[in-house]
Amino acid sequence: MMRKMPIIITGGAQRLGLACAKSLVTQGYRVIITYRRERKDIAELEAQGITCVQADFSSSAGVDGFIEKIQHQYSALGGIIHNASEWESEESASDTALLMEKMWQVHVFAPYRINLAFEGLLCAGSKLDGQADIIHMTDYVAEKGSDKHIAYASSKAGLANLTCSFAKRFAPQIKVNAIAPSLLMFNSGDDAEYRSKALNKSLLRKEPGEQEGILAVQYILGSRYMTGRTLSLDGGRHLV
Ligand SMILES: NC(=O)C1=CN([C@@H]2O[C@H](COP(=O)(O)OP(=O)(O)OC[C@H]3O[C@@H](n4cnc5c(N)ncnc54)[C@H](OP(=O)(O)O)[C@@H]3O)[C@@H](O)[C@H]2O)C=CC1
Ligand SMILES: Nc1nc2c(c(=O)[nH]1)N=C([C@H](O)[C@@H](O)CO)CN2
Repeated sequence: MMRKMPIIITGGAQRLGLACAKSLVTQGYRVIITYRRERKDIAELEAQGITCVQADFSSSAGVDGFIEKIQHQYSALGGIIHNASEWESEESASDTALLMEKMWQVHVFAPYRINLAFEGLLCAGSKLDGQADIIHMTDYVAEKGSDKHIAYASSKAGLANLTCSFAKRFAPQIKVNAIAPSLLMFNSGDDAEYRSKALNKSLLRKEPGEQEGILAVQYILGSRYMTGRTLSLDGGRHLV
């Protein structure tokens, strides 16, 4: 059954979040994205029917400001996809204490505060649409760790754990699930050596692109009976 209540995608102005937003709008969903830095194509996204809300989750005030904006404008939500994320390594950080804080702020504190704040809006959406969804975009390394992205991996593990807790707290009105990709799409600065090494980490040795993430989101939104679970999009990496 098509969801009539709006679905929020955080960090939805580029890459996976944007691809999901465009796909859901094309399917007839009402979509709200958050974006952090100003972009020239925001007007174009609005013209395509995507509601764009500026939000920076790097501070508690930024998270609270976003919550207030949404609570003021909407009386019900069909879902929220916590996609906003920074992928930073210890090597790139001048201060690893600040890095850990930053990773936990965007990947755990923000989803935690937003989920608690939007419970009523999501329950109202569930009454109108028959169900509502929270999806956490985690990462393969939440389970396996990462020697180069320690703080990032730990915060994604925290987000993965929120999936279990909120699934228990919000059932049966709201489903809460996670999607854990390993490699979906490279970044423009990834050189040939890095790309080759990353591709060889999985059995299928491919860069699947945003479509793999879109399919996972579609499955979860269409499911009537999955909650507290994680869809792993990792090309068989766990068997290498
Ligand atoms: N790409 C991949 O191969 C993989 C992705 N994932 C996960 O999938 C999701 C999507 O990945 P991808 O599309 O590459 O993500 P990106 O790295 O492109 O980041 C998505 C967006 O998050 C926003 N963001 C970052 N920090 C904040 C913040 N503090 N407040 C508000 N917005 C913020 C960024 O905004 P701005 O541009 O303004 O800085 C950016 O546009 C992420 O959660 C990622 O961890 C997991 C494994 C593999
Ligand atoms: N927020 C982000 N998280 C992650 C990204 C990214 O670009 N942004 N990329 C990865 C890599 O694909 C990695 O999984 C393999 O190179 C992980 N997380």
